Amino acid sequence: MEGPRPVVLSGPSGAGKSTLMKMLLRDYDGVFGFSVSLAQTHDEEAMQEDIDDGKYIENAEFSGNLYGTSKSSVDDVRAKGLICILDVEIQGVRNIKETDLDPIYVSIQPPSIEILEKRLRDRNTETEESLQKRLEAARVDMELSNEPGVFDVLIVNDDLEEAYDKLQSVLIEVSLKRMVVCM
Ligand SMILES: Nc1ncnc2c1ncn2[C@@H]1O[C@H](COP(=O)(O)OP(=O)(O)OP(=O)(O)O)[C@@H](O)[C@H]1O
Repeated sequence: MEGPRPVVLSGPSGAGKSTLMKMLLRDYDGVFGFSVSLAQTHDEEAMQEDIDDGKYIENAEFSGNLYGTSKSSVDDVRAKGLICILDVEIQGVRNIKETDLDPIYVSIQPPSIEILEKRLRDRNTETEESLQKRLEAARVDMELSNEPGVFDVLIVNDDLEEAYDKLQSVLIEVSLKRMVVCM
């Protein structure tokens, strides 16, 4: 597949992925395309068939719903010459490693579980139950993400501007490598 190398952005819920992606969209026009891992609750049977046929680069079940990123959604972004950013769960990261997508793997991590909890509470989007589920998933994510070889880059989102600077540096490096290959 021609086009820029995709970027996988992962990390626990509340680590700051959406915030950082919004900053990228604000500052870079026509550089990035986003491929989100979608829940297909309306037609799970059809989705499962497509997964079995290998039409998804990653899929996962979370809270009883099937989530997945189709190959075609990434190819569409790539064909436009955009760097495709995939926002996926840690399980999805493992699935992508089994494919030939060859993205750069970036993990966004909170400074600590306590700070993550505070951010999720302040965000006001969770019930106590969903908050506890997210914190439990975050503990697993934080442990797995620190294993060697899982991610190319791990960014601790303590100070937002500093985390954003690091993310930009990584993405610029990816784009520059692409330019060298093109020359
Ligand atoms: N560095 C930071 N310092 C303080 N607050 C932050 C920082 N980064 C993000 N936040 C806040 O933390 C909350 C969670 O961030 P965000 O929604 O971007 O996380 P997320 O990883 O996209 O979560 P989800 O996977 O659930 O969508 C938001 O309210 C955001 O404003």
